[in-house]
Amino acid sequence: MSLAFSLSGIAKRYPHFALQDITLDLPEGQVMGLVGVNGAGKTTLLRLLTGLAATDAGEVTVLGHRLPEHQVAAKRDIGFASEEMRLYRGQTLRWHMDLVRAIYPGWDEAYAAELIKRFELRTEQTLGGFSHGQRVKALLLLCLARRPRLLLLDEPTTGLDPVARVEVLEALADVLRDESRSVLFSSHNTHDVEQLADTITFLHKGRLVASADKLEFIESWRRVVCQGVLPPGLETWPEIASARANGSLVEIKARTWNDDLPARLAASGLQVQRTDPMALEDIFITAVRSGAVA
Ligand SMILES: Nc1ncnc2c1ncn2[C@@H]1O[C@H](COP(=O)(O)OP(=O)(O)OP(=O)(O)O)[C@@H](O)[C@H]1O
Repeated sequence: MSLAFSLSGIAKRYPHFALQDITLDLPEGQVMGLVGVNGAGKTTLLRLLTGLAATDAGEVTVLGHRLPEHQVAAKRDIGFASEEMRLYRGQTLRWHMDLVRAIYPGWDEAYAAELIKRFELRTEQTLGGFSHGQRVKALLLLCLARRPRLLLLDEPTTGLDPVARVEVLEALADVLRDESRSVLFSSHNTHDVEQLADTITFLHKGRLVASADKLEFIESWRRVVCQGVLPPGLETWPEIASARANGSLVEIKARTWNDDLPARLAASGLQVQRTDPMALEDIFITAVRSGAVA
């Protein structure tokens, strides 16, 4: 299995923040959603993969190329879309498209035309006059039409109105149908991640909290409602992320649900009344609060 990227033992330190112990792989053709709150380190991680920032420790390999030594080769096949990327306010979208096409031989003009139509962008308008949503779409267009093998998207849907958000998500879903393309996209929005990703990675305070196949991951978490008295020490069970009592009801969030858990809970005096699947958002909040580290 070839890897779109591989991070091994990564550390990146800033004066008030450190990304630490990051070991993470993305197999080619997979879509990974990187979820974290403000300041979790998502952008820093993406910048390490693009070679825009250098690691303090660990190894970064992108599409088979080691960084920083083989950065030039790696960058040819990476498409990075981030708010921080410079668009020239005084130049038109057409000017930007011509610039990118001149640099990247993979530029697909027919696909660019399709995206212009879908996003309802005007190629002769200068970017200074674009709304925020139009700028995000223009950036995505410039990135997607290059047909890069690895797409790195930093919060592609943040700040978009609901209609623009759906348009961007649909465009991404189309891109993702091409199974040779690999994508890492960061988001605060667990709904977007749940919709698009094959693999979910949670990052919190610079550390990996979890990284797993989306379906298996969601399947492994359960909200369990029990009747009885909260037994002391329940939170220390490895499969239990949180437990709290409300009168005679006890709500448990289990990170690794298994069939013998009800019997073990019964042995500690709790009667399981129901078990429910959990939404990714609830899983994320519970995982972050319980401080589980992958
Ligand atoms: N060049 C830098 N110099 C100093 N500190 C930095 C630098 N880049 C990032 N940081 C710090 O690293 C931390 C993580 O920032 P980062 O932008 O990676 O988080 P994020 O998860 O992308 O957040 P957000 O969702 O708000 O964009 C922040 O505390 C930020 O201030």
